[in-house]
Amino acid sequence: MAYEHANVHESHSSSQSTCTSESSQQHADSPLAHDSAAHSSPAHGSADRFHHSLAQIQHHAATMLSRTNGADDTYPSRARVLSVEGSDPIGGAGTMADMKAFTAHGVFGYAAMTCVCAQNTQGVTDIVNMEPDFLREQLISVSSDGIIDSMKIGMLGTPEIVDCVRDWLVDLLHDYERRGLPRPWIVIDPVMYAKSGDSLLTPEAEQELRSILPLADIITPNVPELAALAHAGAHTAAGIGAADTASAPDTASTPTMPRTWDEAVNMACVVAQDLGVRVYAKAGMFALQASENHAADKQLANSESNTTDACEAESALQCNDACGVEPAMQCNDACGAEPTMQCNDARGVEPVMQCNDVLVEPAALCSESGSSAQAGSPRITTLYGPRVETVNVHGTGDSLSSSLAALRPRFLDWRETAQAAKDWMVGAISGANDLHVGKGHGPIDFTWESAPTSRLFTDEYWGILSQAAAQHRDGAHNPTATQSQQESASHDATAHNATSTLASRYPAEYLEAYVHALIAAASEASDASDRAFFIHCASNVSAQIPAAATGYRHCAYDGDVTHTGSEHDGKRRGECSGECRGKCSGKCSTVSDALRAIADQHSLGLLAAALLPHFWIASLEYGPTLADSEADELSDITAHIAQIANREARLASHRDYQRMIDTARELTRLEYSML
Ligand SMILES: Nc1ncnc2c1ncn2[C@@H]1O[C@H](COP(=O)(O)OP(=O)(O)O)[C@@H](O)[C@H]1O
Ligand SMILES: Cc1ncc(COP(=O)(O)OP(=O)(O)O)c(N)n1
Repeated sequence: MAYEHANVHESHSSSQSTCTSESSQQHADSPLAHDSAAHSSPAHGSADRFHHSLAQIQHHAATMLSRTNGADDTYPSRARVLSVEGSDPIGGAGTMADMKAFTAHGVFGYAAMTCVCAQNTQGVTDIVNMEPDFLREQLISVSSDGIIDSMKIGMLGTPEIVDCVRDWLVDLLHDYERRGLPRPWIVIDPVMYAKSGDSLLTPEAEQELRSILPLADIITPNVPELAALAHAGAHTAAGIGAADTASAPDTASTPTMPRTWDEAVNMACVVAQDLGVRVYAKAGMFALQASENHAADKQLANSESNTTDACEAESALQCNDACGVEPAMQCNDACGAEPTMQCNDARGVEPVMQCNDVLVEPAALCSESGSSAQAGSPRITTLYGPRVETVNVHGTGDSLSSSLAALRPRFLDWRETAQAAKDWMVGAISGANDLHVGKGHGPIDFTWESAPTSRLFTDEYWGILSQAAAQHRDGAHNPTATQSQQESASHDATAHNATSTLASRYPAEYLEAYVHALIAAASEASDASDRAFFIHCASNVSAQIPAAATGYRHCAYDGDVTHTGSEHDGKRRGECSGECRGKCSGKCSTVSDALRAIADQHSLGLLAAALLPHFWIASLEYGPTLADSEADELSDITAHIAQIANREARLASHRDYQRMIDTARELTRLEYSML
């Protein structure tokens, strides 16, 4: 549960804090203040250490209760969250990503668009920025009508657009304060570059962007953006661009990319202290480099080229993709001559397995800072998450920032929110490879957690089944097939005449396991006709058990030369005098165990997926040898279970659908291994 993130660890940076208690008091008095003042609980004693303290819970509840629309006092069923973003017609980033993430998190989404982009998974080809007046009109349309509980601000593009959004935001915060409304939570993604390497912010707008960032509760730079912010901060502090933020940036020097994740975290501390905002630093660039290096390594292994060639051939593109700025430098810094090793180095311990982000909170914004914080130091929380082996990460940054905005109302503080958003991202990125959208860096699966799949279960299963059937036939007729396969196949061909019954094909113990699974399916079914159907099947299979108990001998089928089961005591094939009749061999026990484990999960979908292979395979493989009535009954049962599996799959989340497919695949493999 999100309230107990055992993996949220904290440490404190040795960097000097720039936030004094005086400045935080000024923040607290202003509607432009951060959420430490506007959202956190009132001061209380040592119980502060427990960030789930009653005071915090009460404060949160009071805040949420005051978020009514003014027309009545009813608590809104969903938080209302605004996205200020540009578009992405391929649907993976920008406004489209935000809306999908909002819906996935169960909040109501508003959207004002800063620009319209011609982009896809391969890059950005054109951008039409909104006229600032028209953008303001959009923002006013939303904010004059609906309450905004939380917001995410993303691509701003030009200095004029930055100014427009900042001015509207300042007005909104004053207006909310005047009306006694709680300050909305504000997440700003300082979007500068797309993964394709395309720039999404004009150079002049980079300095201007800094003027809006202090209004945020949290900002979410990726590694190149962090480098740019740290660089610009250093130059602003030195006087460059400080007097006139719209003046041309210092082009003589360019941001230095961090070579390691630790360097990136240090940059995040500098930026957090400098701007006085929380920084959620995203590590995706290092993960993408590892995935691209992995893909390049695989390509290399296939082509048997030498490593130098591979690095040279792929590096410019990879590093452009991953970082955006100064590709040649980045390639040297981030990838180096031995990319995989370099990325290992960059990620620290077991880096390739993990893709951890960090949340850096300036001391003044840590509500319980008196407890464990070193005075003045920012608090660093590692947000753990596994690295997903994929290059399909278009829109990950957008989705992370919109998730933070959407999830914040549901959690008590930013640390919990950040870990929840991170956890959700891992699921969404894990589903990315299955989407098959676009030719470049594909988007993530926003609906991984809840939305049903749009595929027909039997379509995908038929592919699995026909492949297994073909492999089985190849194995049986292949001269290189194992001796046991051939013996098994030849026995099969001679031992069963046309019109034999199914009972002699299966051990009694195995049929018992199917009876158990069919009864379990009956008890999971909510539909009376499904219940009756499964009970009918169970009694049908059960009726075959006595015949199976005397007719089936597994030593003739499972291909083992020497049986070690107690009923054989090490006898060799041919020496068996029937001790094993009706008993399960190793493979059959695996099927029985699998069925029992699935029955224990109480899911009709999984049970249907587990039952289907047995009946469908029996129909395919034995149907022609059975009496017509038995063959007809078998295909009726198969069709009925297939219908139920399709219906359950339609209702299942993508994750549950995948579990059904995995279950059916495994049972198919096991069933064929027994034939
Ligand atoms: N391959 C990956 N495996 C796991 N998490 C990833 C991977 N790539 C990106 N992420 C996560 O996605 C989120 C967005 O990060 P990132 O891709 O760096 O942002 P951006 O899209 O702005 O460059 C972060 O939480 C990051 O850890
Ligand atoms: C309209 C728009 N806004 C932001 C981005 C950047 O998206 P991000 O999540 O950082 O991921 P990539 O697109 O870079 O993969 C964008 N592309 N478009």
